[in-house]
Amino acid sequence: MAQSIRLTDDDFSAVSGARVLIVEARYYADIADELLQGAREVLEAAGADIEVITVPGALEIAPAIAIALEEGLDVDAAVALGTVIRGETSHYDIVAGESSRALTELALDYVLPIGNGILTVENVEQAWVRARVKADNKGGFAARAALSLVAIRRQIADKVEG
Ligand SMILES: Nc1c(NC[C@H](O)[C@H](O)[C@H](O)CO)[nH]c(=O)[nH]c1=O
Ligand SMILES: CC(=O)[C@@H](O)COP(=O)(O)O
Repeated sequence: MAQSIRLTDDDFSAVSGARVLIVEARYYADIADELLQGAREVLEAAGADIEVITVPGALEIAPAIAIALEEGLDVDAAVALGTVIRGETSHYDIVAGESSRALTELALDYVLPIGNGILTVENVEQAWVRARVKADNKGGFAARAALSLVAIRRQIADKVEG
C-alpha cells in the first residue's frame, strides 16, 4: 500500500525530545513575549527540549543561529521570532527582507528545519493580531512548522533505512 509523508501533520509524537533553539528578537518586547509564549506552548506540548537565545533585532536572528551552530550547539530545529514594523524610511524593506532571506539561506546551507515567525507588518495593531496566542498565534505556527520538518526528516530517514 502507498504510504504518504505529510508535512502538515499535527501529530508530533515522533518529535518528542527534539532539541529546538528559539531565537527571539526583542525589538518590540511586549509582542516578543507573546510570540515566545505561543512557540513555547507548542514545543512543550510536543515534548521538545527548548533553548532560548535573545537578540536585539530581527537582523541578528539568523547570525545568532549560525553562531550557535558553529559553536556546536546540537539542535534539531530552530524557531525565529521577531516583529518588523514599517517606519518612515526604506529601512523596513531591509530588515524585513534580509532577516527572512538569511533564515532561508541558513536553513538550506545547514539543512536545518527553521520555522520563520518574524512578523513583517504595517503597524502595531497588525502585529498584535498575528502575535496573540488567542488570535493568529504566529509564534505557535512557526514552532509547528519547525516540528513538521523534524517529523518529516525522521519519517524519511526511517523509510530510507527501512
Ligand atoms: N526596525 C526594526 C529592527 N531594527 C533593528 C535591526 O534588526 C538590527 O537590530 C539593527 O539594525 C542592528 O543590527 N529590528 C526589528 O526586529 N524590528 C524592527 O521593526
Ligand atoms: C523596520 C525599521 O527599521 C523601522 O522601524 C525603522 O523606522 P524608520 O524607517 O522610521 O527609521
